[in-house]
Amino acid sequence: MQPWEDWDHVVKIDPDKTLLDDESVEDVGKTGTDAIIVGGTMGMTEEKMTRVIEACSGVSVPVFIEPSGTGVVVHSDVLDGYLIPVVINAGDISWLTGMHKEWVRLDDSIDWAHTFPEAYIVLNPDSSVGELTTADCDLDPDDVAAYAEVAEQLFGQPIVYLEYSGMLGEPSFVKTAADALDSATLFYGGGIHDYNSAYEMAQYADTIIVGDLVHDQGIEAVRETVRGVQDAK
Ligand SMILES: CC(C)=CCC/C(C)=C/CC/C(C)=C/CC/C(C)=C/COP(=O)(O)OP(=O)(O)O
Ligand SMILES: O=P(O)(O)OC[C@@H](O)CO
Ligand SMILES: [Mg+2]
Repeated sequence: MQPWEDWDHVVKIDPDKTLLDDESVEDVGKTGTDAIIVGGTMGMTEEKMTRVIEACSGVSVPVFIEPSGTGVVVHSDVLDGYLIPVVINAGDISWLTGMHKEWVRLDDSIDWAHTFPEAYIVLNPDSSVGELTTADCDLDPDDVAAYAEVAEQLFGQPIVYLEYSGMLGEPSFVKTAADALDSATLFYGGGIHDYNSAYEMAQYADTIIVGDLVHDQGIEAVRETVRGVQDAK
């Protein structure tokens, strides 16, 4: 069994953002979430990544890094593994293989046994990740389902990630993508901000990713989303 297969809820911590003043990553790990992912699109540096990963040393749930590029792949004993995005609806092929080729060329410490790809389908054109990768977000549910199936069946991806970063997506898109998958795990992320939004998306997605909320509202708000996810499961 792969680690993410029993994750219902994950918090993504952006090293370019801060937690609330009186909250720590250890507190985030105690919200009932199943794992912490460290990553973001804009303003990533090796130094910021390292700072957050080191702060995770006492965290009780698994900690994974999700690098946004070659220069920010930190190797640390604190990490349980590496989640490497491939953006299957990117406008530029470098987000599919080019950056990955460069990373493998330059990094001679890759721990392949703990390194896993995630097939991103980026659906918010105005998000940093949408702009950066010039993703084709003009998709209807059938397109999204077909991309999900291509990712799983043709490219052998173990994780398909519907990424609405910064906005709440369309539940019907999530349901159609879920129906198209056989055994790949469906991650949903974007705009989860309370019990109801978490409950709604967790009816269809296997794993709900909560990002900005932990930085903007803190751990009590995150706990509400954990409750929503748990009630939907
Ligand atoms: C080759 C290596 C090591 C990595 C691949 C790098 C790739 C393909 C990255 C493309 C997608 C990407 C930038 C993923 C980062 C994770 C992510 C989507 C974070 C969410 O970012 P946003 O929420 O859009 O950005 P901000 O919150 O930083 O504005
Ligand atoms: O920040 P939010 O909108 O919660 O999105 C979470 C995550 O999918 C971002 O990669
Ligand atoms: Mg974000």
